[in-house]
Amino acid sequence: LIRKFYTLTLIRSGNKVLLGFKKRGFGQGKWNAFGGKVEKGESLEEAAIREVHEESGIEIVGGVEKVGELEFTFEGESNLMDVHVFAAKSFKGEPVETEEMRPQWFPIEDLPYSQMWPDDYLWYPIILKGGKFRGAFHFQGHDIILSQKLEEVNEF
Ligand SMILES: CN1CCN(c2cc(NC3CC3)nc(N)n2)CC1
Repeated sequence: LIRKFYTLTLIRSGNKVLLGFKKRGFGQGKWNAFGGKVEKGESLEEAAIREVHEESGIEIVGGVEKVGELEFTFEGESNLMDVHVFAAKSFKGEPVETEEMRPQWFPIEDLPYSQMWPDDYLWYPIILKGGKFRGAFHFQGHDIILSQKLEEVNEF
């Protein structure tokens, strides 16, 4: 298995969460938080902040906090996606549509889970209540979870 690192960053303002509709590439057609690959020489936090700005125009000012770690494997495929999940401490600016993403604020009680990755409804609630988690999901294609582990953790 070839481990590749990614970031995913949640931006919350009061009772709303900022998601982006992925217009192309991996996860096209799904609503997701902002993220991408980690480039050589950058830290996970730097990568998270860069991806949020590239995909949404939002500038993270107060840094990001690590809230989760997710490992994804896919039946018959050799890649392991190691996704480091962050929450923005504070941010500035209005989200703008980019080539990658169309941003929209969603009330926490109304997240579009049916149009998000199938794992999301399992771990978003943990973040939204202020918790931290570690999970591993083994997928068949992009829609079916064959097996999963998910635990809350006290610290990273
Ligand atoms: C750069 N991206 C960030 C987001 N990411 C994923 C993956 C995911 N499930 C995995 C079955 C695909 N679930 C969420 N919510 N995000 C993949 C890599």
